[in-house]
Amino acid sequence: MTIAEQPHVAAGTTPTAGRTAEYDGTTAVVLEDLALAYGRTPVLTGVTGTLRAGQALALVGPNGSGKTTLLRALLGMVRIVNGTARVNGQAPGRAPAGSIGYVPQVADLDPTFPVTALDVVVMGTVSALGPLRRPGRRERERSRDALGTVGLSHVATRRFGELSGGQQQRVLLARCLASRPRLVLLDEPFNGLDQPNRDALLRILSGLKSDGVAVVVSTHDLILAQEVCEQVALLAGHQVGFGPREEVLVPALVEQAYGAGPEHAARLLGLPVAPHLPTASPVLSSDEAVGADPLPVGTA
Ligand SMILES: Nc1ncnc2c1ncn2[C@@H]1O[C@H](COP(=O)(O)OP(=O)(O)OP(=O)(O)O)[C@@H](O)[C@H]1O
Repeated sequence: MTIAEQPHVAAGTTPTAGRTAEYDGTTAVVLEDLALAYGRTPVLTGVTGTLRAGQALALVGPNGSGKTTLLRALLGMVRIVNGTARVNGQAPGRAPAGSIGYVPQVADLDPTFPVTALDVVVMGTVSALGPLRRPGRRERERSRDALGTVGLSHVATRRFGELSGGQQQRVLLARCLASRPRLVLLDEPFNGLDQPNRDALLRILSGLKSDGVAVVVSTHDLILAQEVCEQVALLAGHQVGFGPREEVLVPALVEQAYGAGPEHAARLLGLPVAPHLPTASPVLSSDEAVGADPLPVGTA
């Protein structure tokens, strides 16, 4: 399904048919009627929208809706079968090394590997160095800065595997920040985080945005999405909405994307759910009441 065929597309998402925006240095991601496939099977269609530098985009939708697929497509790891994508002004996969940071949903590092937190972060500087060059003082300096950004300077010399799960995730985020990317892609970064780590991550994301970094976050948490992201892409194998959060995270579109009823949609959005009123009993006249059969005991 293309965006034009969808009945409910948030305002501000009208595709600019046939036209690819010129890169002006302030636009991190531009998608136009994008369709993605694994092999021959399209799994996500009709995605059109823009993310500007210094803003965050939430990818939300039910399981299997295409959030991770879209993130991976921005890295050039998934086949584009229709439409176009520009990432920092380039086709996906063509961006200069280190200009895009990615933290996958499942840690790609064996925690039993005997390396310190700082060593892990330094790994993030390697791709931008080019072949045959090894990280030096400048890279270690940047890596210490990145650890500071995620509030973990004090664990620099601790073994990565000994850190808590939330700390490990923040170290992996620091690894992604060490190359000073202009676009950061995070797959379900809030999963399994306790409140302090969650708050810390929210602060880190705000700081990145203030520094002009663009952020794309996939999340199941629509309340968090509203808190941290100016833009939202609501997916369900196709685009249900893409635009400002207040236009996309609305009950009608959430119901549509999740195939949910109004109560479920309200809960997902953190809106008050109308209390269930007991079904009104028919009002009987006193004559009818007298003649009525008594309900058996225990009958609801
Ligand atoms: N490597 C793959 N090969 C074939 N199909 C895949 C592959 N990875 C994902 N898919 C399919 O693509 C669709 C979208 O998957 P994706 O992982 O992008 O969804 P998601 O929204 O991130 O889901 P979740 O919320 O469960 O993480 C699903 O139907 C999934 O089965």
